[in-house]
Amino acid sequence: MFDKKNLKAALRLYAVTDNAWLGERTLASCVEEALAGGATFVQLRDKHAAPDALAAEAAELLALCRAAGVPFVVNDDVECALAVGADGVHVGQDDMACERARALLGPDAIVGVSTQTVEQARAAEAAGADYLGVGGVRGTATKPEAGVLAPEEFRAIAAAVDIPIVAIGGISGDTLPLLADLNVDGAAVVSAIFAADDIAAATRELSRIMDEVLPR
Ligand SMILES: Cc1ncc(COP(=O)(O)OP(=O)(O)O)c(N)n1
Ligand SMILES: Cc1nc(C(=O)O)sc1CCOP(=O)(O)O
Ligand SMILES: [Mg+2]
Repeated sequence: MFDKKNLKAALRLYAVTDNAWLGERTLASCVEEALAGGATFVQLRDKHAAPDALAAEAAELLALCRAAGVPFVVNDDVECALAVGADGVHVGQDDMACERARALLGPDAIVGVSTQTVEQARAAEAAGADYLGVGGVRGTATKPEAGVLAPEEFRAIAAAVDIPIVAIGGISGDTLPLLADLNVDGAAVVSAIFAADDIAAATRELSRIMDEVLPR
């Protein structure tokens, strides 16, 4: 299990998987490339997999992340996270409640919660969330229905809680510099990593830009 005292640093470059961009590649090879390029956190996000297939993907990615010393969480599916022994889950406002996920997974697991408002952020922290996913930074074809927050909204959420925050939505090399003014701790990225032909190089470049935007 990942040691949560290192969580804030681990959220820096958070890779969220997307099978839409696999082409001839396997999910495992794509995640291996992201890890080689410097991804510091991995979330398995597969909204279409049947439970058995999701568990198989999760077991494979967990092994890769363990070998790299990087935390691994499952999107939405707490049962899957429990079954494979993942480091935790990421749940949104329409998913299993944070309290219930925490009760099922225990105190050592990572529970991340998506929030778009100060009220939701405070509620998630009180319910035992370890970090917040806040977005979007920009609109994104990966999740067209996701809203976009103003910089003041990010800053208000950051000021309202003591847990770390990862920004999400429309983050690429071009938009990553926007994070400098948002008071967040990291960037969660889907397409700018997994849609790349060279995932390792794309991740490395995001990591390089991140070092300029949010110096360690
Ligand atoms: C790090 C991170 N932040 C936000 C989300 C979005 O979660 P949610 O609102 O539950 O939407 P889906 O991802 O389930 O479509 C996330 N996955 N990761
Ligand atoms: C999964 C998800 N959640 C979002 C939110 O705003 O809560 S945006 C998003 C998708 C982010 O994809 P990309 O990095 O390709 O823009
Ligand atoms: Mg969800």
